[in-house]
Amino acid sequence: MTNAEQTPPSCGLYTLKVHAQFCSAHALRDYPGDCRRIHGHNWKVETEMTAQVLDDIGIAIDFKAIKAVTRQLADSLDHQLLNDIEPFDRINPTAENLAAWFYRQLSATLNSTHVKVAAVTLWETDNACVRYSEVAA
Ligand SMILES: Nc1nc2c(c(=O)[nH]1)N=C([C@H](O)[C@H](O)COP(=O)(O)OP(=O)(O)OP(=O)(O)O)CN2
Ligand SMILES: [Zn+2]
Repeated sequence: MTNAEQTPPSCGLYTLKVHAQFCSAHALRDYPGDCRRIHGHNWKVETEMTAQVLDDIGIAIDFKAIKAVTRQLADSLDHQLLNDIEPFDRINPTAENLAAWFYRQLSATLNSTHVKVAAVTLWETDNACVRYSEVAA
């Protein structure tokens, strides 16, 4: 029996989350304080994807697929001075701008008819994060 046959239709929403980490430095241009000087963070990124439909084995999208793309993007920033690399050589490498960059890159690769990137949360420190989405919360 397939998952679709076992599970009655519902309007339930599945939210899948994966995490990745990277270490990089940044300097906030025009910041009125010490964060305008180069300093580093151990960043953490969380990708959230939502789906209402599961496949025959009860999966919305394989966690491995979400992790692979999230890790690939995180790796591209790892051990970099963010101000040196595109697009953060033009836009300030704030947590907000990084979260939106991850969201758009992930969406371009992972979105499909039934599964979409819903939000990206980027932790700059253990105590401060930004959650970015382009859909109503
Ligand atoms: N909205 C934002 N505010 C700040 C950002 C940001 O990206 N978006 N970034 C910074 C700096 O990058 C800074 O490194 C972070 O500072 P803070 O969170 O204050 O971290 P501290 O470890 O210095 O924490 P304290 O509690 O102030 O000791 C600043 N703001
Ligand atoms: Zn910082």
